[in-house]
Amino acid sequence: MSHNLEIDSRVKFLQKYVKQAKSDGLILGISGGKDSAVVAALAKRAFPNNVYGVIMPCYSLKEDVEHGKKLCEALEVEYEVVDLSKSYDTILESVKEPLNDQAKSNIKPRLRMTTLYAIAQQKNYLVLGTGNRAEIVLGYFTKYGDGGSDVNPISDLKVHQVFDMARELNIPQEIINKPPSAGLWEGQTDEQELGIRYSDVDDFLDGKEVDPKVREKIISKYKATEHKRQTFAQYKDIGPLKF
Ligand SMILES: Nc1ncnc2c1ncn2[C@@H]1O[C@H](COP(=O)(O)OP(=O)(O)OC[C@H]2O[C@@H]([n+]3cccc(C(=O)O)c3)[C@H](O)[C@@H]2O)[C@@H](O)[C@H]1O
Ligand SMILES: Nc1ncnc2c1ncn2[C@@H]1O[C@H](COP(=O)(O)OP(=O)(O)OP(=O)(O)O)[C@@H](O)[C@H]1O
Ligand SMILES: [Mg+2]
Repeated sequence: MSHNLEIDSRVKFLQKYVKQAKSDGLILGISGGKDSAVVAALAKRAFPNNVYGVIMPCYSLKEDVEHGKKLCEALEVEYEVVDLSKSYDTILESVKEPLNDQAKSNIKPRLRMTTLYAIAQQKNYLVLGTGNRAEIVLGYFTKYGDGGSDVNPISDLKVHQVFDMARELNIPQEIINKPPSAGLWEGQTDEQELGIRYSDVDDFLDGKEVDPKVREKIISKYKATEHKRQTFAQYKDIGPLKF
């Protein structure tokens, strides 16, 4: 493997950013997926005693919760489990308007964001974002849900680079083996919902040739989601997309 993933400078970036913010550490949602696993491992290197993981099932797969626990135990990251199913139900019951499936499912990441910011403020920690470059370019995240964070050390990484980093950081194999999923409904996978393969997005971002229809799809999602890319601290500013 000959990739320079700049692990040490990402760790330093987090240390510097937290210090500048006069904060005491970092908190993140642990989903049992690869992005939060990699970010947790970087945060643990940056702050061995001041990283807090929150596993927040909301009618989620038991397996994902188990993977989240396994990750925190392997990394020796302190964590708690906050079940958001009741809060989710309360919102659905309290809103007069019947909500469509998309509206319902986006409540889950927003409840996670609310929970993280509450604990973060109590602890004087900053909230970590976990979006990778492909997700950010496609706008494949919930606005003010998982998109709401203070500092993100992997926003410049393409999906294959996140997988490389996961291997480099010894993330448990069962987490690496799972197809990327937002986990908002049973059987959801990113590639299926998007109708685009991450390998094509990575190729596109590398300036390689991709099927013209796929290219159009990527550009169209990028344009339609411009509003979601609010500023957050980034290791490298990914700048405007050139095409
Ligand atoms: N032009 C515009 N200017 C300003 N604001 C605009 C807008 N168009 C929509 N909006 C606002 O944005 C809202 C729609 O955006 P949003 O609420 O994000 O909702 P939306 O983009 O419809 O859904 C989020 C997508 O991200 C996926 N996701 C979510 C969470 C995690 C992950 C993951 O990978 O783990 C993926 C999820 O599966 C879904 O496909 C609208 O309801 C409206 O309020
Ligand atoms: N059940 C959950 N508990 C806690 N945090 C969650 C949960 N589901 C999602 N999140 C948070 O939302 C982020 C966005 O989800 P996303 O699916 O993009 O990342 P991932 O699950 O870490 O990796 P992958 O893309 O491979 O599934 C996660 O990284 C995590 O911080
Ligand atoms: Mg996931």
